[in-house]
Amino acid sequence: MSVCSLYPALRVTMPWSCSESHLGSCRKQLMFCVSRTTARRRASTGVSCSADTRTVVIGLAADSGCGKSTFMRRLTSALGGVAEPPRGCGAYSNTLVGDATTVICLDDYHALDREGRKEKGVTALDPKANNFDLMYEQVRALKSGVAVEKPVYNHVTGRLDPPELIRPPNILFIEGLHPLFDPRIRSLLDLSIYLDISNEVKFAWKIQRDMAERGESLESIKASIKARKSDFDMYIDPQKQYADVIIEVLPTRLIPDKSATEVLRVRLVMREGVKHFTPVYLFDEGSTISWTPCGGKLSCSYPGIRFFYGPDTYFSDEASVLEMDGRFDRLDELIYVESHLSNLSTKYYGEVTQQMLKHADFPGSNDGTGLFQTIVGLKVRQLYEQIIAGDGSHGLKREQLRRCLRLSPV
Ligand SMILES: Nc1ncnc2c1ncn2[C@@H]1O[C@H](COP(=O)(O)OP(=O)(O)OP(=O)(O)O)[C@@H](O)[C@H]1O
Ligand SMILES: O=C(CO)[C@H](O)[C@H](O)COP(=O)(O)O
Repeated sequence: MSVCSLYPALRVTMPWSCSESHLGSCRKQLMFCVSRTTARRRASTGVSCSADTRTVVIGLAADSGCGKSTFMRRLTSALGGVAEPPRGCGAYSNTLVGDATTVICLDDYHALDREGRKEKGVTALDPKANNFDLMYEQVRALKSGVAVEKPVYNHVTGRLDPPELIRPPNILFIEGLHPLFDPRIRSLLDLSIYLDISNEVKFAWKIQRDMAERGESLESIKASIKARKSDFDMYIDPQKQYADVIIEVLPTRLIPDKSATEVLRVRLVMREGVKHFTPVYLFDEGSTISWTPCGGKLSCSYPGIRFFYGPDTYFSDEASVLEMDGRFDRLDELIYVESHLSNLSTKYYGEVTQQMLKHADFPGSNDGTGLFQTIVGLKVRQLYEQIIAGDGSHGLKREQLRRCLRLSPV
């Protein structure tokens, strides 16, 4: 039984009873419940505190090895702060906790461990291998301001470790294979993002990581891609139809060799009419523009850089597309491109360039993947600020609750 079920008003669902090994985190959870309940009690005694705060929830979907972790590092940085695993959790936590953000990896909701999947002959991409009921319950609890005991999937052992305590952050990212799969979970998302990496690029990135960095053979990489392909097509790829923002990564069109993947063509697809998300545009909103910025202000070696902007449709919905093909020679010159883009949600002139320079060592920093991930990070910050500002009671309750929790620290 969950310790928080002692406090039904808080409605926390926990998957495990408190065994000896979970005692520490269960105790922390109990203290959290008590302090929240104290906060509620204070509400009736003059200090107005309430447990019904809300967390903004963002979903990021992509296949494995498609740059989700890299994207998350850029996002948490744009939102201010370095992300670390939660304190007190096991050595193999997949969670990143920043000042305002928490990123949870949905691999933690694998219902079948590595052995179990092998026995049943299913991949981790198959919905049968994942616990969507628990995923939904816990994301819903976090969104309504309640801490949860989340399972932890250990990628080293292939088994589930003891759960870890996750407190509701200002912004919760749920990243992984299936954040947009279950309609109940989709309904909790304030923004949904899909990273759509073409087969050629995915293959090149997998080789780069698994062969060069992890010593796997080319044959085993090919076999693993092949084994996952039909489940990817059936369960992962269709989720993009539900995304508000899609980053497509394709081979360049600037080089005649169609298999070239060292230069990328990246498209930022932004659905129209998404609440708190205004699409970025180049020069003139709604126009169709092709721009080759290479000249006195932007150094471009072969094959150069080409931008495109214009209206489009995505799964029959109206969308705007900003595209960059090619790569930057000098990142500091990105300011020239930034000055021609509008609706960037920056707080000061040059913020995109500054963010890109700050993480120049991240993969994709010299092309559209890094540029568009950075822009999406700034848009997420603005979305969060608009939600808080637009819902006065939301901001007020959160601040009140913070004060309450300070009065009775967890
Ligand atoms: N924008 C990029 N440009 C070039 N290479 C990239 C880019 N993003 C990621 N990669 C490559 O892809 C590999 C996988 O990236 P990352 O670990 O971020 O993906 P992931 O989706 O989190 O993977 P997994 O789900 O398997 O943990 C990296 O090691 C890197 O080599
Ligand atoms: O797709 C994946 C992650 O996105 C992994 O394959 C899945 O989580 C299973 O992990 P492991 O291979 O470590 O057992």
